[in-house]
Amino acid sequence: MRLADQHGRSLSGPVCLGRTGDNVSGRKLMSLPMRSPSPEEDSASAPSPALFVDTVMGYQRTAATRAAVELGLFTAIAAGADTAAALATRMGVAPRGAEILADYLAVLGFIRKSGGRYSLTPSSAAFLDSRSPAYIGGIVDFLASPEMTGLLVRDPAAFVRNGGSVGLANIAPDNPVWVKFASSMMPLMAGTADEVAGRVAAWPKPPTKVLDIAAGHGCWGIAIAKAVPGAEIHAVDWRAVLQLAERNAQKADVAARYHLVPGSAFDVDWGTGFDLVLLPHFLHHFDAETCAGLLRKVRASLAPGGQVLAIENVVSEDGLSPPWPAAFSFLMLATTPSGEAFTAAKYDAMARAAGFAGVTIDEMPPAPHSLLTFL
Ligand SMILES: Nc1ncnc2c1ncn2[C@@H]1O[C@H](CSCC[C@H]([NH3+])C(=O)O)[C@@H](O)[C@H]1O
Repeated sequence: MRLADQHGRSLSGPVCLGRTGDNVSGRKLMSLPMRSPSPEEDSASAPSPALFVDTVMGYQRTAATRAAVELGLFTAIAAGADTAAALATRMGVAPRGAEILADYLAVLGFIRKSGGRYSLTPSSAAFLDSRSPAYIGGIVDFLASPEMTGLLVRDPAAFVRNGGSVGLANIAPDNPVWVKFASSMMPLMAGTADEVAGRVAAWPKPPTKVLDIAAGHGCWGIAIAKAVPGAEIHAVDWRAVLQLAERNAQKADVAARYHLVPGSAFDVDWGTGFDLVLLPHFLHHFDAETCAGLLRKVRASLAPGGQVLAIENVVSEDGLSPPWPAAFSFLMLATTPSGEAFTAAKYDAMARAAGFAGVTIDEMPPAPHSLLTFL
């Protein structure tokens, strides 16, 4: 058996994992990996510990990216602070902290370092410089929050053993974590929301009464309010979350047509006569039977000819692709009692159980989520 590093090269060199001088089955040295092997590199003839070690330490990446965003490191580099000393001054941190963080981010590929000077990669310039219109750095406030990391990392065997979160976790009523979601995650959705709103505005008869279930930041309904003059949006979510959606509606100048329906989607009376009901990123928090029950309620509140659209991570039958939706089920396992990224067949079955004729699914590249149209 040949041992290889993360590039598939035979191992040699002075960096050791385990006791120096270990000689188990001829194993002497195992290089410390900084990159996972690709599936092609990870062949049976060259086993490597790289993927495991790298993944066990995934929390280190979470920490570095969160620190970098919180301290404005990417924005500082974009603004010309391109040495460790300049970064330290600009961010107001210890020079040692700035240098070690920046170097690690260079190792991870977020920035480049040459001749002691740092620069942004094209992706970091587009998405992590807070002055960029495509800035998404703020998503760390939700995705890397203590609430989310705690649910995942505190006792992972417990939620696996349990087949779902221990307790209601993220679906607990009025869970404040959703305020963090609403205040930070909109940039990841805005592009697809505009795309969907454009399609809806082009319908022969665009909707005038729209229900946005689990509106969060509100960007899906707000995009429709902007694209369809005269459309009235009714947004359902927890009261504290809706305050943020309302503020976003004010910023978008559509607040007069934006109505709040605070409470649980399962209990609240949201009225009837909707030309369009939106369910963006909501169904995956619950089991199929609960989703079917909610869809029955949705169907009963439609105006004649009313449409239902959902945005969802749809996973292949074998549960393995595309990568983001497939990984998403594990997030739901940790953070909800029974949610998952469903397959197209499961969405179709829950639609039929609710009285629809089925569902069509359109991918929305480059976004990882799909548009579901209930028939
Ligand atoms: N029972 C519930 N009733 C209404 N909203 C809920 C309920 N449970 C969770 N939520 C909300 O569901 C949302 C899930 S995140 C999705 C938000 C938004 N639609 C988007 O696509 O980005 C959060 O805003 C939660 O506050």
